[in-house]
Amino acid sequence: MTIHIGAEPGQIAETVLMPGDPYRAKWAAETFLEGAELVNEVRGMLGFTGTWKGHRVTIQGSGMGMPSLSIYANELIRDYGAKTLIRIGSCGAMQEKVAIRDVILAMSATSISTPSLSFFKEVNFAPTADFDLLRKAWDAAQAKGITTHTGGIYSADVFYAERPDLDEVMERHGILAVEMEAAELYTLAARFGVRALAVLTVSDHLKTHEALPSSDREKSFGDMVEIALEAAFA
Ligand SMILES: Nc1nc2c(nc(Br)n2[C@@H]2O[C@H](CO)[C@@H](O)[C@H]2O)c(=O)[nH]1
Repeated sequence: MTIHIGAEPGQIAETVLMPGDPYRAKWAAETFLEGAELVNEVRGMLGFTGTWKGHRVTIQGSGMGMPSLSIYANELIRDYGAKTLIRIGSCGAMQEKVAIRDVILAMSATSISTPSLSFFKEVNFAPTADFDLLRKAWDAAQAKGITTHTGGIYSADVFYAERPDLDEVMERHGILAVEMEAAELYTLAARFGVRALAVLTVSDHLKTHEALPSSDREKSFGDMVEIALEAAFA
């Protein structure tokens, strides 16, 4: 076990799906995995390991924000040997062409700061998804007939933003959506030589102010889990 994950050695699979919400980890494990067992409940950040079509998979909550995700991703990679980490989450759309329920595959993740900022000093690192995972996720989403956008997203530090000028700059440069975790996940994947991808469903829209009804959230979240699993094992 580590400081923040109570799993025993070997209880975490090499492939890890990371929703922000631990209760979504529970739902996804119960819905998609065979033989799912609870392997972490430290601080209520639930993690489960089971199999999907014979492949071992762990679904571990990351919490909200890059500092939280950074703790779990570091320990999953460094202490448990995770090799593929796929964030399955939701985001706020920043472009008119992106609609509620669409899926976004984050090719890159821009940020103002990340937990790695002090590490890089003057280097302006470009956090980027693993191309093979991205390509396979795209294929899986197309096969499901889901409207999918691939491009840059913005990983923010705050949900209640006070900088509308930032949104304008991001939108002007084609940023598709905002969330709060992917940039650090991609940075850690590059640092430790593992694969990472963020598959996001659009649950709110910063331009139209629409929001995904809670009744629809489960269906769209399920599509994301399937896209992530197919990308990981295709
Ligand atoms: N900053 C930000 N985060 C968002 C937004 N919409 C969503 Br869903 N999120 C994500 O949802 C959580 C906040 O509700 C965070 O973990 C973010 O990744 C948004 O409009 N802004």
